[in-house]
Amino acid sequence: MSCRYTRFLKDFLESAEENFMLGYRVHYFLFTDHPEWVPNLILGAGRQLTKIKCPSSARWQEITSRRMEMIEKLIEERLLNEADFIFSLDVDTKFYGHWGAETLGNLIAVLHPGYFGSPRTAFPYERRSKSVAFIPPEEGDYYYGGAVIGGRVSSVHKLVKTCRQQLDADRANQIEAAWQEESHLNKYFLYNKPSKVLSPEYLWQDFKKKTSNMKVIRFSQVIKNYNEVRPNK
Ligand SMILES: CC(=O)N[C@H]1[C@@H](OP(=O)(O)OP(=O)(O)OC[C@H]2O[C@@H](n3ccc(=O)[nH]c3=O)[C@H](O)[C@@H]2O)O[C@H](CO)[C@H](O)[C@@H]1O
Ligand SMILES: [Mn+2]
Repeated sequence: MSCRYTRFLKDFLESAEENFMLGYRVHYFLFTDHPEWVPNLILGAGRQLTKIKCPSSARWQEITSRRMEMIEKLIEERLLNEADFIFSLDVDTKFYGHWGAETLGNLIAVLHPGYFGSPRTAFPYERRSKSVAFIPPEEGDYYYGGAVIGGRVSSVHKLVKTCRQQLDADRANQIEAAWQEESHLNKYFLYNKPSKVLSPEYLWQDFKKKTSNMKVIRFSQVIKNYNEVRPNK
């Protein structure tokens, strides 16, 4: 997370403390270029937070993409021995409802709230064959959101490592996929099917009106002014 995204942290953490994995041991790892800006919160019993300093970047595309290698490293250095499950979550978000053990599984994806119910031809997959994230028009199951990735630590390790390698290959070829790491994630899920697909209850967007088939919104992207929070267009 870059400095101007720290404004989202307080609501994210406070709402996670009320809704996310209550009754389990939870260790938050926060990647930030400004650890000193992370608010001090008192966490519930069995819950802890570790800040990890990461480099700043002048491009938001780079900041969001680099999460794959940061998670890869974190898993290799610590989590393989420390944790059973991991979730990677966007920080510009808020929990509004219960998120518990029903979300656990080997490999977890979530339907992107903007594209569920849309035909495959409308999915914003990478369509240029020069990118490793390329998906041909007749392929693809769903369009998954990049804001939530989860599962068993070893399965997520395989995912983030593969996506990091794909991002490196694209970088060497001077191509950036349409939706950065989200495009590579969608490519990964084409060949490595998630064992559980969460509904958009688990990844909504505050600006979207709740649709009648949505019983409860549990986690949602808050409204943000892109020009204000991102370092570039
Ligand atoms: C609903 C959903 O799945 N949204 C995806 C989407 O839009 P979003 O508009 O949600 O992207 P975003 O701006 O939230 O960026 C993703 C994350 O990267 C970090 N960040 C990003 C920019 C920046 O200047 N500083 C910073 O710290 C931050 O942790 C943020 O939560 O596209 C992104 C990739 O393009 C990610 O795949 C998001 O998960
Ligand atoms: Mn986001």
